[in-house]
Amino acid sequence: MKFTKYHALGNDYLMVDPKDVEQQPSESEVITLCHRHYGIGSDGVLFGPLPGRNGDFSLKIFNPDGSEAEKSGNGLRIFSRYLWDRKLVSNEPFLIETPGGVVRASVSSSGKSVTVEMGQVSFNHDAPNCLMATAENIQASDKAFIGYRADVGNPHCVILVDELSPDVARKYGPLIECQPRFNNRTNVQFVKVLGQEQIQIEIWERGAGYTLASGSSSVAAAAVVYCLGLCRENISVQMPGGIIEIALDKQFNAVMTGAVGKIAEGNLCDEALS
Ligand SMILES: N[C@@H](CCC[C@H](N)C(=O)O)C(=O)O
Repeated sequence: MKFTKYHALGNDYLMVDPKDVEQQPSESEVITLCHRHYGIGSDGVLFGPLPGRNGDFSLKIFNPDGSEAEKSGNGLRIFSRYLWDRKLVSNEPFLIETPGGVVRASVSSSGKSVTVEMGQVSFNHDAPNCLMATAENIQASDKAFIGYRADVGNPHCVILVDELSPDVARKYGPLIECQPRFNNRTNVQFVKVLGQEQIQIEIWERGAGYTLASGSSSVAAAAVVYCLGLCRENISVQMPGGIIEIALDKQFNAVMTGAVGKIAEGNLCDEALS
């Protein structure tokens, strides 16, 4: 199976193009592709470009556990870069349709930077247009947290902390991801506010685990701290993999800008999939 591998601040994805395969990768093929020992290794698979009904292009996003995600910020930037590399887009903005909504993207800096209008953040996974973040008590093993739901097209639970470390995300992220209060599991962000325009986050992604960066997580975390009045509307989100810039308006429409890099092109042998 032909693939192209990219990363967005260390959040790596395999692009599989419908023109190169007979059908969409199955759940077990996605699991193998993403496996870091038995496959190529990645934080997810992007399947596109597919014909768009409401956008110029349509994209499907899969997590390493084989589940389908509604949206991915880094995935959208990587997909935009892939379209740019294939000369399917220029520096003009274009539309991408995902199950989590239609976004407008534009590529700059010779493909190395992509801006995506991610749409409006809602603070309730089940009610679009909920523009008030609500605190929820979340118990995870020995620890009591206060979390805020944010829907960026995909679901997030944003937790404010004073002390941040990868271990916090690795230990408590999986326990929160699968709590029954979240209908379709959730992505989890642990957030430290560094200043009025700067936050630091550690991420536990639904279906992927600990990742070095996440675009939709950056949007969710920025929207919550802005809504709570802890930060202004332009926020730099620091993650282990690097920085994403988020700009919000008063209705919580979010614009995300960040880097993308190309890693490799190749073929996964049929033997690996058998
Ligand atoms: N890495 C992504 C998020 C990918 C999807 C996520 N794991 C989910 O299941 O919602 C990003 O950059 O947003």
